[in-house]
Amino acid sequence: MCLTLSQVTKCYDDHTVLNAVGFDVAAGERVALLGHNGAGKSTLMKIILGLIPADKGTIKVLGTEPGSNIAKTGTAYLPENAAFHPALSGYEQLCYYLRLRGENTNQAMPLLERVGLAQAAKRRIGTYSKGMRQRVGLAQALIGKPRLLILDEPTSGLDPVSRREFYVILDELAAQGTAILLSSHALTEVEARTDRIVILSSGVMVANDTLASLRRQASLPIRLQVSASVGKADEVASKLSGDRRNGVMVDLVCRSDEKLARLGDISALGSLIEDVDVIQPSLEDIYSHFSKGGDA
Ligand SMILES: Nc1ncnc2c1ncn2[C@@H]1O[C@H](COP(=O)(O)OP(=O)(O)OP(=O)(O)O)[C@@H](O)[C@H]1O
Repeated sequence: MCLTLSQVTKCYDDHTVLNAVGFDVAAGERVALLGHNGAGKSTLMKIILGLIPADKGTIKVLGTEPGSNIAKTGTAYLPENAAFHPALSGYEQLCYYLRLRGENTNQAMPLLERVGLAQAAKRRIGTYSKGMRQRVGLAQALIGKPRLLILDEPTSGLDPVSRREFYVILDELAAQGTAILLSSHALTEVEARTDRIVILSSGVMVANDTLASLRRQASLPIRLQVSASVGKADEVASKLSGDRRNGVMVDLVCRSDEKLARLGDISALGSLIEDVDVIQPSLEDIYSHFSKGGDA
């Protein structure tokens, strides 16, 4: 395991902001840390990075204590709004970080190429877009080939193309064995791009599993969206006991284990039906279920 947390608890004055939180991140695994504002995500990251101590619990980063030399050398962190010197070029900024880490500056261009900034390497960072600045941050985080990458809302403020490109780089890193823990409020993007989801709610871990498994545990209703043939929506709605949504659409809601039987009912209506779509609960539905106290 690259990261192991057990019973991690942190209080500020008499306020418990993390309460017995425990989960692991294995090599090559991409774990999303979700939670409302103030849920404790950044506090947990600061503890993992060794910036603040936990009050209770065990934290192992690359098998050692947070803040140890092994942990610091093998872990990289990208804060939400990484700040860089606007007068420096991307290349100069990266050379500066490489020198700070005691690394050879000849790695600067390969790292900038890795994050797609080779063309803009000699331009001042002050002229970069937000997406480009995030890439500088990612290049900085990749110095020394980290085994654990901690990313605090890394894609906030990025456009959809930049987000997708950012995740492609993360996928490559994970494929090479880097463990990734990233916090996000963008549920739909982590839905497709992470292996496991941890949800914090007021400092308590309320879920820790794959999306498929959380979906099963939540057993939220599935929606079947039926398109009726022209002029047949009322008849279809009545025969299926569904809700007519407009001139042609009829909505049915059922449990997961009823889905096949309901699809059979729909198909039995033959030419009355044009089409049917099965709408699974989204990560937002699942997130909301667990955040409101559904069983983890
Ligand atoms: N230094 C501090 N002193 C007192 N309370 C703090 C301190 N740092 C954080 N908190 C409190 O701890 C709780 C968790 O904060 P944290 O920043 O970890 O949440 P978060 O999940 O990262 O939120 P966001 O999504 O808004 O970034 C909040 O109630 C916050 O006010």
